[in-house]
Amino acid sequence: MERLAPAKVNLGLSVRFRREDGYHELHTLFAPFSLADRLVVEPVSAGLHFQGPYGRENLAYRAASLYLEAAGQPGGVRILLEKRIPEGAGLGGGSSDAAQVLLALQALYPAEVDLFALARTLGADVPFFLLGRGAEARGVGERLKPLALPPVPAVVFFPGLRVPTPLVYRAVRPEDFGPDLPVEAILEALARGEEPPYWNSLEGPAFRLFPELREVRGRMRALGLRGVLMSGSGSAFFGLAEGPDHAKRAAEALRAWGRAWAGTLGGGDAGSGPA
Ligand SMILES: C[C@](O)(CO)[C@H](O)COP(=O)(O)OP(=O)(O)OC[C@H]1O[C@@H](n2ccc(N)nc2=O)[C@H](O)[C@@H]1O
Ligand SMILES: Nc1ncnc2c1ncn2[C@@H]1O[C@H](COP(=O)(O)OP(=O)(O)OP(=O)(O)O)[C@@H](O)[C@H]1O
Repeated sequence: MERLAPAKVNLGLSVRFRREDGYHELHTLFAPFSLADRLVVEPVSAGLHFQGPYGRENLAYRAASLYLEAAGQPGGVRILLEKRIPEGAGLGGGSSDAAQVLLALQALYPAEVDLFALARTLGADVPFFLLGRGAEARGVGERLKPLALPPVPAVVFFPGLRVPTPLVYRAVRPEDFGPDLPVEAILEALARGEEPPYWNSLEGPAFRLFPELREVRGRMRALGLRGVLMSGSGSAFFGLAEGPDHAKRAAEALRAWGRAWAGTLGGGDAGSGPA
């Protein structure tokens, strides 16, 4: 069984406050983006055979191990993971891989297993990737409300700096906290091709840690991209294009500074599922 594990971007991310458990309470809009990792998941008689980076530390491996244990070891599995989404980019690649492994194993070995509970233990972004569509999220990202997002041509740019998520959260200060995002106004602006009134509270801490990231927005805006924002904890940024051709031209120009992808965010065809 072949499956695609799409990247995500955060169409706005507001850190509301710091919780007692050290995590940060968020209000964010998740959108799938058409850049995707490729997975092959096949049943075998026994054992967990994994081919891909990070070995047993890989979130995809850990997801498989958790599911098989929760399902009572119904059989074995062979997983092949081809990475295309850069790591440490704020694009949720590892989380998406993990979600696709959970979905694939549930299809291969159906069992009374709470996938959302397993997903939450793997990472804050994993539950979203089980949904396979846009979502409004609260909590640490596990309280999800599906969202109808228009398909928007967009560019994702990765300047090549790998940012560990915990480092950015540790650098958050109270002045970075924000109110709830204006969800309706953001959706209307997206549908009209206007600049959405969103922000990312993690830009402040990420820019303090890595000042070179301050230059990225200007570069992307100069190419005519709108609504340019850092995704998650960075260092990838995304920007909205006027159409697929504009997205391709802008991505091409951005490749002078890093990696860039033209694609679609939101919509129905950027979601997860069999390839
Ligand atoms: C930046 C985002 O990608 C936005 O969608 C997520 O908030 C991060 O999701 P993730 O990478 O799945 O995060 P996890 O692997 O669960 O957490 C990594 C670390 O980030 C910090 N963390 C994460 C999420 C959150 N809401 N508050 C936090 O303070 C915690 O120190 C945690 O130990
Ligand atoms: N399948 C995987 N793909 C990518 N990274 C993985 C995977 N499994 C474990 N990791 C570890 O997680 C780190 C980054 O994870 P990921 O690709 O989710 O990026 P991210 O920037 O943390 O995304 P986000 O902040 O949006 O969750 C890697 O550096 C690696 O150590």
